[in-house]
Amino acid sequence: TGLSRPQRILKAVQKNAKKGDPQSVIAAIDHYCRHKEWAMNVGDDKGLILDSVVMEVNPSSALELGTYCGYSTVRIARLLPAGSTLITVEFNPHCAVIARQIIAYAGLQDKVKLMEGPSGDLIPKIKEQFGITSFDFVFLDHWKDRYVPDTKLLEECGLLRKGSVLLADNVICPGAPEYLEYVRNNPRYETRYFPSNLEYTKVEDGLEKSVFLG
Ligand SMILES: O=C(NCCO)c1cc(-c2ccc(F)cc2)cc(O)c1O
Ligand SMILES: [Mg+2]
Repeated sequence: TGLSRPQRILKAVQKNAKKGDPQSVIAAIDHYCRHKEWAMNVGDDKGLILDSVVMEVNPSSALELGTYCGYSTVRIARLLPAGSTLITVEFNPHCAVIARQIIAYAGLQDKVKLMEGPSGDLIPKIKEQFGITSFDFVFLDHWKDRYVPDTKLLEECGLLRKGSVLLADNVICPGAPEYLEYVRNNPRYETRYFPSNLEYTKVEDGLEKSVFLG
């Protein structure tokens, strides 16, 4: 069966991007996934919204749930101030292997810590393992039925503080209806929807930005 889709994405990066140049890594993945084969990266349209929220928050500590091939990991890490850390959690070991190589190709390995395993198991270990008190920014992009339980877990573990910003991908497609219900009807969140489209398509999708009020 040859190479997997993540392996083909890595090959496209190695062929078309410049080592140490995150923007060229992003462009290479977007070009490949728009013209050769679709893949579930946040993509260029929603990526611009992600960039603007990351720049607004300017996080010292950031968490990503759902690394996949590392496309959004690179998008976020390239914008982080020196000395900041992005922790990214990936369940699928094969994706983790590819993501580590794409993150390193972009030259961002010093800003990124990739944790392999189920988010529900790893979130409670973050404080002790990395000495992080709370996250300024969280990007939710993993299994859509894990958005609510993991948000509750972040609250319970004291990993959110007054003003922490959560940004959730795919709230329309594939959809995260329980998550929208949770943050929109919860007095502890100030939430707003950013309309866009499913990566590399005309299908409607969007990002939900939610500020934890403490
Ligand atoms: O499952 C997803 N992520 C967690 C796995 O790591 C995911 C899926 C899709 C998607 C897939 C199939 C389709 F037909 C439409 C959308 C899109 C995304 O952006 C995603 O993040
Ligand atoms: Mg997504």
